[in-house]
Amino acid sequence: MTRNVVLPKDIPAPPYYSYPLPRGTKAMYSSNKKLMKLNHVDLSGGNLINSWLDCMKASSPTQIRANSILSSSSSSLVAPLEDEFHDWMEQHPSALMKFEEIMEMSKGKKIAMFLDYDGTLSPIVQDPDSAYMSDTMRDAVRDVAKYFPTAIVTGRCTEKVFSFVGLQELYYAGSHGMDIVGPTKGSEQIKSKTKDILCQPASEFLPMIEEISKTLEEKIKIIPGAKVENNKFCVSVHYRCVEEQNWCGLAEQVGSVLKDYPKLRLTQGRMVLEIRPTIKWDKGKALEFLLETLGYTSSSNIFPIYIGDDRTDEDAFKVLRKRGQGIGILVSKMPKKTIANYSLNGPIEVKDFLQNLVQWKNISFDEQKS
Ligand SMILES: O=P(O)(O)OC[C@H]1O[C@H](O[C@H]2O[C@H](CO)[C@@H](O)[C@H](O)[C@H]2O)[C@H](O)[C@@H](O)[C@@H]1O
Repeated sequence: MTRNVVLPKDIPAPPYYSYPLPRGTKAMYSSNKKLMKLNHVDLSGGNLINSWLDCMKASSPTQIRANSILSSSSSSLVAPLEDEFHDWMEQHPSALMKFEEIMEMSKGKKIAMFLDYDGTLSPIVQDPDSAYMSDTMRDAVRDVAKYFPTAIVTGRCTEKVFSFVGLQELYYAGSHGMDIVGPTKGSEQIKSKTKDILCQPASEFLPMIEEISKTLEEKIKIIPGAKVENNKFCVSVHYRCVEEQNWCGLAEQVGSVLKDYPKLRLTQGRMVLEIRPTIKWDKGKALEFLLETLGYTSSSNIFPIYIGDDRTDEDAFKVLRKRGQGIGILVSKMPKKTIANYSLNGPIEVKDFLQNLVQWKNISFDEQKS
Protein backbone atom coordinates (compact mmCIF):
# COMPACT_ATOMS: atom_id res chain seq x y z
CA MET A 1 0.00 0.00 0.00
CA THR A 2 1.34 3.45 -0.85
CA ARG A 3 0.73 6.62 1.08
CA ASN A 4 2.30 10.06 0.86
CA VAL A 5 5.06 10.21 3.38
CA VAL A 6 4.92 13.61 5.01
CA LEU A 7 6.39 13.82 8.45
CA PRO A 8 5.63 16.83 10.62
CA LYS A 9 8.00 18.03 13.28
CA ASP A 10 7.24 16.68 16.72
CA ILE A 11 3.87 18.05 17.71
CA PRO A 12 3.85 18.90 21.40
CA ALA A 13 1.33 17.16 23.63
CA PRO A 14 -2.02 18.94 23.93
CA PRO A 15 -1.53 21.87 26.25
CA TYR A 16 -4.19 21.90 28.93
CA TYR A 17 -3.05 25.19 30.37
CA SER A 18 -4.74 27.05 33.09
CA TYR A 19 -4.84 30.77 33.57
CA PRO A 20 -3.88 33.54 34.45
CA LEU A 21 -1.63 34.51 31.55
CA PRO A 22 2.00 35.24 32.33
CA ARG A 23 2.41 38.90 33.08
CA GLY A 24 4.51 40.81 30.59
CA THR A 25 2.88 39.26 27.53
CA LYS A 26 1.44 42.12 25.54
CA ALA A 27 0.42 43.00 22.01
CA MET A 28 1.60 46.07 20.12
CA TYR A 29 -0.43 47.58 17.32
CA SER A 30 0.53 50.13 14.72
CA SER A 31 -1.62 53.24 14.45
CA ASN A 32 -3.57 51.84 11.49
CA LYS A 33 -4.55 48.90 13.75
CA LYS A 34 -2.60 46.35 11.72
CA LEU A 35 -1.21 43.63 13.91
CA MET A 36 2.47 43.75 14.61
CA LYS A 37 4.68 41.11 16.08
CA LEU A 38 3.96 40.47 19.73
CA ASN A 39 6.43 41.32 22.40
CA HIS A 40 6.83 38.48 24.85
CA VAL A 41 8.58 38.69 28.16
CA ASP A 42 8.93 35.34 29.80
CA LEU A 43 8.45 35.96 33.50
CA SER A 44 7.28 32.56 34.62
CA GLY A 45 9.62 30.21 32.77
CA GLY A 46 6.62 28.98 30.79
CA ASN A 47 5.35 31.52 28.32
CA LEU A 48 1.83 30.48 27.55
CA ILE A 49 1.25 32.37 24.32
CA ASN A 50 4.56 31.17 22.92
CA SER A 51 3.61 27.59 23.79
CA TRP A 52 0.34 27.98 21.92
CA LEU A 53 2.22 29.43 18.98
CA ASP A 54 4.68 26.53 18.96
CA CYS A 55 1.74 24.15 18.82
CA MET A 56 -0.03 26.18 16.15
CA LYS A 57 3.11 26.30 14.00
CA ALA A 58 4.05 22.66 14.48
CA SER A 59 0.71 21.53 13.09
CA SER A 60 0.54 24.11 10.29
CA PRO A 61 0.47 22.98 6.66
CA THR A 62 3.39 25.38 5.95
CA GLN A 63 5.53 23.52 8.45
CA ILE A 64 4.45 20.18 7.08
CA ARG A 65 5.12 21.35 3.50
CA ALA A 66 8.57 22.56 4.52
CA ASN A 67 9.38 19.13 5.87
CA SER A 68 8.08 17.50 2.75
CA ILE A 69 10.24 19.77 0.52
CA LEU A 70 13.19 18.90 2.71
CA SER A 71 12.51 15.22 2.25
CA SER A 72 12.26 15.47 -1.53
CA SER A 73 15.42 17.56 -1.99
CA SER A 74 17.84 15.02 -0.61
CA SER A 75 17.65 11.29 -1.15
CA SER A 76 19.69 10.71 2.03
CA LEU A 77 16.86 12.29 4.03
CA VAL A 78 14.13 10.28 2.36
CA ALA A 79 15.23 6.90 3.68
CA PRO A 80 14.91 7.74 7.39
CA LEU A 81 11.49 9.29 6.76
CA GLU A 82 10.34 6.21 4.91
CA ASP A 83 11.71 4.03 7.69
CA GLU A 84 9.82 6.09 10.23
CA PHE A 85 6.62 5.82 8.22
CA HIS A 86 7.13 2.09 7.84
CA ASP A 87 7.73 1.66 11.59
CA TRP A 88 4.64 3.73 12.35
CA MET A 89 2.53 1.64 9.99
CA GLU A 90 3.80 -1.49 11.68
CA GLN A 91 2.63 -0.16 15.01
CA HIS A 92 -0.65 1.21 13.64
CA PRO A 93 -1.49 -0.97 10.62
CA SER A 94 -4.24 -0.14 8.19
CA ALA A 95 -7.62 -1.22 9.58
CA LEU A 96 -8.57 -2.15 6.02
CA MET A 97 -5.56 -4.43 5.55
CA LYS A 98 -6.20 -5.98 8.97
CA PHE A 99 -9.94 -6.19 8.55
CA GLU A 100 -10.11 -9.98 8.96
CA GLU A 101 -7.94 -9.80 12.08
CA ILE A 102 -10.25 -7.19 13.58
CA MET A 103 -13.36 -9.24 12.80
CA GLU A 104 -11.70 -12.28 14.36
CA MET A 105 -11.10 -10.28 17.55
CA SER A 106 -14.74 -9.19 17.63
CA LYS A 107 -16.07 -12.74 17.25
CA GLY A 108 -18.85 -13.51 19.73
CA LYS A 109 -18.97 -9.89 20.88
CA LYS A 110 -21.33 -7.05 20.16
CA ILE A 111 -19.77 -4.31 18.06
CA ALA A 112 -20.57 -0.69 18.97
CA MET A 113 -19.41 2.03 16.61
CA PHE A 114 -18.14 5.47 17.67
CA LEU A 115 -17.32 8.00 14.98
CA ASP A 116 -15.71 11.40 15.13
CA TYR A 117 -17.07 13.85 12.53
CA ASP A 118 -14.57 16.37 11.08
CA GLY A 119 -11.66 14.72 9.31
CA THR A 120 -13.25 11.29 9.86
CA LEU A 121 -16.66 11.37 8.19
CA SER A 122 -16.11 14.63 6.33
CA PRO A 123 -12.93 15.93 4.70
CA ILE A 124 -11.23 18.90 6.33
CA VAL A 125 -12.21 22.08 4.47
CA GLN A 126 -11.44 25.79 4.91
CA ASP A 127 -14.95 26.80 5.97
CA PRO A 128 -16.26 24.91 9.03
CA ASP A 129 -19.83 25.64 7.95
CA SER A 130 -19.30 23.74 4.69
CA ALA A 131 -17.86 20.51 6.11
CA TYR A 132 -20.48 18.30 4.50
CA MET A 133 -20.26 14.52 4.42
CA SER A 134 -20.88 12.72 1.15
CA ASP A 135 -24.10 10.83 0.46
CA THR A 136 -22.13 7.59 0.14
CA MET A 137 -20.65 8.16 3.57
CA ARG A 138 -24.14 8.84 4.96
CA ASP A 139 -25.38 5.59 3.42
CA ALA A 140 -22.45 3.70 4.94
CA VAL A 141 -23.13 5.14 8.41
CA ARG A 142 -26.86 4.43 8.05
CA ASP A 143 -26.13 0.81 7.11
CA VAL A 144 -23.70 0.34 9.99
CA ALA A 145 -26.31 1.72 12.41
CA LYS A 146 -28.81 -0.90 11.23
CA TYR A 147 -26.60 -3.59 12.77
CA PHE A 148 -24.63 -1.90 15.52
CA PRO A 149 -25.37 0.87 18.00
CA THR A 150 -23.65 3.91 16.50
CA ALA A 151 -22.67 7.26 17.95
CA ILE A 152 -21.11 10.43 16.57
CA VAL A 153 -18.63 11.89 19.08
CA THR A 154 -17.56 15.40 18.10
CA GLY A 155 -16.32 18.83 19.13
CA ARG A 156 -19.21 20.34 17.16
CA CYS A 157 -22.45 21.21 18.90
CA THR A 158 -25.02 18.44 18.63
CA GLU A 159 -27.48 20.49 16.57
CA LYS A 160 -24.82 21.39 13.99
CA VAL A 161 -23.45 17.90 13.57
CA PHE A 162 -26.98 16.52 13.35
CA SER A 163 -27.70 19.00 10.55
CA PHE A 164 -24.69 17.55 8.67
CA VAL A 165 -25.29 13.85 9.38
CA GLY A 166 -29.08 13.88 9.39
CA LEU A 167 -29.59 10.35 10.73
CA GLN A 168 -32.24 10.09 13.47
CA GLU A 169 -31.20 6.61 14.55
CA LEU A 170 -27.78 7.56 15.94
CA TYR A 171 -26.55 8.74 19.31
CA TYR A 172 -24.84 12.14 19.18
CA ALA A 173 -22.23 13.28 21.70
CA GLY A 174 -21.59 16.92 20.76
CA SER A 175 -19.43 19.65 22.37
CA HIS A 176 -16.63 17.12 23.00
CA GLY A 177 -19.11 14.79 24.66
CA MET A 178 -20.70 17.43 26.91
CA ASP A 179 -24.07 17.14 25.17
CA ILE A 180 -25.23 13.58 24.62
CA VAL A 181 -28.55 12.80 23.00
CA GLY A 182 -30.18 9.52 22.07
CA PRO A 183 -31.79 8.33 18.86
CA THR A 184 -35.11 9.95 17.99
CA LYS A 185 -38.09 7.85 18.95
CA GLY A 186 -41.48 8.09 17.32
CA SER A 187 -42.94 10.32 14.65
CA GLU A 188 -43.79 13.19 17.05
CA GLN A 189 -40.15 13.53 18.04
CA ILE A 190 -39.04 13.31 14.42
CA LYS A 191 -41.54 16.00 13.43
CA SER A 192 -40.46 18.35 16.20
CA LYS A 193 -36.79 17.43 15.59
CA THR A 194 -36.29 16.95 19.35
CA LYS A 195 -34.06 14.29 20.82
CA ASP A 196 -33.74 12.69 24.26
CA ILE A 197 -31.07 14.53 26.24
CA LEU A 198 -29.05 11.87 28.04
CA CYS A 199 -26.22 13.85 29.57
CA GLN A 200 -25.18 17.51 29.83
CA PRO A 201 -22.46 17.66 32.49
CA ALA A 202 -21.54 21.28 31.70
CA SER A 203 -25.02 22.81 31.58
CA GLU A 204 -24.13 25.45 34.19
CA PHE A 205 -21.49 26.78 31.76
CA LEU A 206 -24.00 27.64 29.07
CA PRO A 207 -24.30 31.39 29.90
CA MET A 208 -20.53 31.68 30.32
CA ILE A 209 -19.86 30.06 26.95
CA GLU A 210 -22.45 32.29 25.32
CA GLU A 211 -20.78 35.35 26.83
CA ILE A 212 -17.19 34.44 25.94
CA SER A 213 -18.24 33.47 22.44
CA LYS A 214 -19.70 36.95 21.84
CA THR A 215 -16.66 38.68 23.38
CA LEU A 216 -14.28 36.61 21.27
CA GLU A 217 -16.24 37.38 18.13
CA GLU A 218 -15.79 41.11 18.80
CA LYS A 219 -12.11 40.76 19.71
CA ILE A 220 -11.02 38.74 16.72
CA LYS A 221 -12.77 40.98 14.18
CA ILE A 222 -9.45 42.74 13.63
CA ILE A 223 -7.78 39.53 12.51
CA PRO A 224 -8.57 38.69 8.90
CA GLY A 225 -9.71 35.11 8.41
CA ALA A 226 -10.25 34.31 12.11
CA LYS A 227 -13.59 32.74 12.94
CA VAL A 228 -15.42 31.97 16.16
CA GLU A 229 -17.75 28.97 16.25
CA ASN A 230 -20.09 28.64 19.22
CA ASN A 231 -20.35 24.92 19.92
CA LYS A 232 -22.84 25.38 22.79
CA PHE A 233 -20.72 24.01 25.68
CA CYS A 234 -17.40 25.02 24.12
CA VAL A 235 -16.11 27.55 21.62
CA SER A 236 -13.80 27.07 18.65
CA VAL A 237 -11.55 29.83 17.40
CA HIS A 238 -10.46 28.89 13.89
CA TYR A 239 -7.19 30.11 12.38
CA ARG A 240 -7.03 27.96 9.22
CA CYS A 241 -7.65 31.09 7.11
CA VAL A 242 -5.48 33.44 9.18
CA GLU A 243 -2.07 34.50 7.80
CA GLU A 244 0.67 32.91 9.87
CA GLN A 245 2.10 36.33 10.77
CA ASN A 246 -1.18 37.07 12.58
CA TRP A 247 -1.36 33.89 14.64
CA CYS A 248 0.48 35.51 17.49
CA GLY A 249 -2.02 38.36 17.51
CA LEU A 250 -4.88 35.90 17.53
CA ALA A 251 -3.42 33.90 20.42
CA GLU A 252 -2.95 37.16 22.30
CA GLN A 253 -6.55 38.22 21.71
CA VAL A 254 -7.83 34.84 22.88
CA GLY A 255 -5.53 34.96 25.90
CA SER A 256 -6.70 38.46 26.85
CA VAL A 257 -10.30 37.24 26.94
CA LEU A 258 -9.67 33.88 28.56
CA LYS A 259 -7.75 35.34 31.48
CA ASP A 260 -11.08 36.56 32.92
CA TYR A 261 -12.52 33.03 32.86
CA PRO A 262 -10.59 30.81 35.28
CA LYS A 263 -13.28 28.14 34.92
CA LEU A 264 -12.51 27.71 31.24
CA ARG A 265 -9.44 26.11 29.64
CA LEU A 266 -7.88 25.99 26.23
CA THR A 267 -7.03 22.96 24.12
CA GLN A 268 -5.91 22.73 20.52
CA GLY A 269 -7.25 20.84 17.54
CA ARG A 270 -6.59 21.03 13.82
CA MET A 271 -5.93 24.73 13.15
CA VAL A 272 -8.35 25.58 15.93
CA LEU A 273 -8.11 26.83 19.51
CA GLU A 274 -10.84 25.30 21.63
CA ILE A 275 -12.17 26.83 24.81
CA ARG A 276 -14.07 24.62 27.16
CA PRO A 277 -15.10 24.18 30.80
CA THR A 278 -12.45 22.89 33.21
CA ILE A 279 -14.69 19.98 34.21
CA LYS A 280 -13.20 16.50 33.92
CA TRP A 281 -15.15 15.52 30.86
CA ASP A 282 -13.90 14.65 27.41
CA LYS A 283 -14.60 12.27 24.52
CA GLY A 284 -13.30 9.38 26.66
CA LYS A 285 -15.85 10.09 29.39
CA ALA A 286 -18.56 10.39 26.73
CA LEU A 287 -17.56 6.98 25.37
CA GLU A 288 -17.78 5.46 28.86
CA PHE A 289 -21.17 7.11 29.38
CA LEU A 290 -22.48 5.76 26.09
CA LEU A 291 -21.25 2.23 26.83
CA GLU A 292 -23.04 2.42 30.16
CA THR A 293 -26.19 3.74 28.48
CA LEU A 294 -26.06 0.84 26.05
CA GLY A 295 -25.89 -1.53 29.01
CA TYR A 296 -22.25 -2.54 28.67
CA THR A 297 -20.78 -1.13 31.88
CA SER A 298 -19.07 -4.27 33.05
CA SER A 299 -19.74 -6.51 30.09
CA SER A 300 -16.84 -8.28 28.45
CA ASN A 301 -19.14 -9.06 25.58
CA ILE A 302 -18.74 -5.74 23.84
CA PHE A 303 -16.34 -4.71 21.09
CA PRO A 304 -16.29 -0.91 20.72
CA ILE A 305 -14.67 0.53 17.59
CA TYR A 306 -13.73 4.20 17.86
CA ILE A 307 -12.58 6.06 14.74
CA GLY A 308 -11.18 9.59 14.99
CA ASP A 309 -8.51 11.92 13.62
CA ASP A 310 -7.94 14.52 16.30
CA ARG A 311 -5.94 14.90 19.49
CA THR A 312 -9.24 15.02 21.38
CA ASP A 313 -9.99 11.48 20.15
CA GLU A 314 -6.95 10.20 22.04
CA ASP A 315 -9.01 10.42 25.27
CA ALA A 316 -11.39 7.85 23.82
CA PHE A 317 -8.57 5.62 22.55
CA LYS A 318 -7.15 5.74 26.08
CA VAL A 319 -10.44 4.52 27.58
CA LEU A 320 -10.52 1.53 25.23
CA ARG A 321 -6.90 0.66 26.03
CA LYS A 322 -7.67 0.88 29.74
CA ARG A 323 -10.75 -1.31 29.45
CA GLY A 324 -8.87 -3.74 27.23
CA GLN A 325 -11.87 -3.74 24.95
CA GLY A 326 -12.30 -3.03 21.26
CA ILE A 327 -10.01 -0.95 19.11
CA GLY A 328 -9.11 2.65 18.34
CA ILE A 329 -8.49 3.67 14.73
CA LEU A 330 -6.64 6.91 13.97
CA VAL A 331 -7.48 8.67 10.72
CA SER A 332 -4.26 10.18 9.45
CA LYS A 333 -2.19 10.42 6.29
CA MET A 334 1.00 10.80 8.25
CA PRO A 335 2.67 9.32 11.31
CA LYS A 336 1.32 10.92 14.47
CA LYS A 337 1.78 10.21 18.13
CA THR A 338 -1.24 8.09 19.05
CA ILE A 339 -2.38 5.24 21.23
CA ALA A 340 -4.82 4.02 18.59
CA ASN A 341 -4.32 0.42 17.45
CA TYR A 342 -4.93 0.87 13.74
CA SER A 343 -5.02 3.61 11.12
CA LEU A 344 -6.97 4.73 8.06
CA ASN A 345 -5.66 7.42 5.74
CA GLY A 346 -8.80 9.59 5.35
CA PRO A 347 -12.60 9.69 5.16
CA ILE A 348 -12.65 7.58 1.99
CA GLU A 349 -10.90 4.72 3.78
CA VAL A 350 -13.26 5.23 6.74
CA LYS A 351 -16.20 4.78 4.36
CA ASP A 352 -14.56 1.62 2.91
CA PHE A 353 -14.08 0.25 6.41
CA LEU A 354 -17.73 0.90 7.32
CA GLN A 355 -18.91 -0.71 4.08
CA ASN A 356 -16.68 -3.76 4.73
CA LEU A 357 -18.22 -4.08 8.16
CA VAL A 358 -21.74 -4.13 6.75
CA GLN A 359 -20.74 -6.63 4.08
CA TRP A 360 -19.10 -8.86 6.67
CA LYS A 361 -22.23 -8.69 8.84
CA ASN A 362 -24.43 -9.59 5.86
CA ILE A 363 -22.25 -12.57 5.01
CA SER A 364 -22.12 -13.89 8.57
CA PHE A 365 -25.90 -13.39 8.84
CA ASP A 366 -26.43 -15.44 5.63
CA GLU A 367 -24.06 -18.13 6.93
CA GLN A 368 -26.05 -18.41 10.15
CA LYS A 369 -29.27 -18.83 8.15
CA SER A 370 -27.94 -21.58 5.86
O1 LIG B 1 -14.38 16.38 17.03
P1 LIG B 1 -14.49 16.75 15.59
O2 LIG B 1 -15.75 16.27 14.95
O3 LIG B 1 -13.26 16.36 14.81
O4 LIG B 1 -14.56 18.34 15.60
C1 LIG B 1 -13.40 19.12 15.89
C2 LIG B 1 -13.55 20.49 15.29
O5 LIG B 1 -13.92 20.27 13.92
C3 LIG B 1 -14.24 21.39 13.13
O6 LIG B 1 -13.05 22.06 12.78
C4 LIG B 1 -12.20 21.30 11.96
O7 LIG B 1 -12.83 21.04 10.69
C5 LIG B 1 -13.13 22.23 9.91
C6 LIG B 1 -13.89 21.81 8.67
O8 LIG B 1 -13.21 20.84 7.93
C7 LIG B 1 -11.81 22.94 9.59
O9 LIG B 1 -12.06 24.13 8.83
C8 LIG B 1 -11.08 23.29 10.90
O10 LIG B 1 -9.82 23.86 10.61
C9 LIG B 1 -10.88 22.03 11.76
O11 LIG B 1 -10.34 22.36 13.03
C10 LIG B 1 -15.23 22.29 13.83
O12 LIG B 1 -15.45 23.44 13.05
C11 LIG B 1 -14.81 22.61 15.24
O13 LIG B 1 -15.80 23.36 15.88
C12 LIG B 1 -14.63 21.29 15.98
O14 LIG B 1 -14.28 21.54 17.32
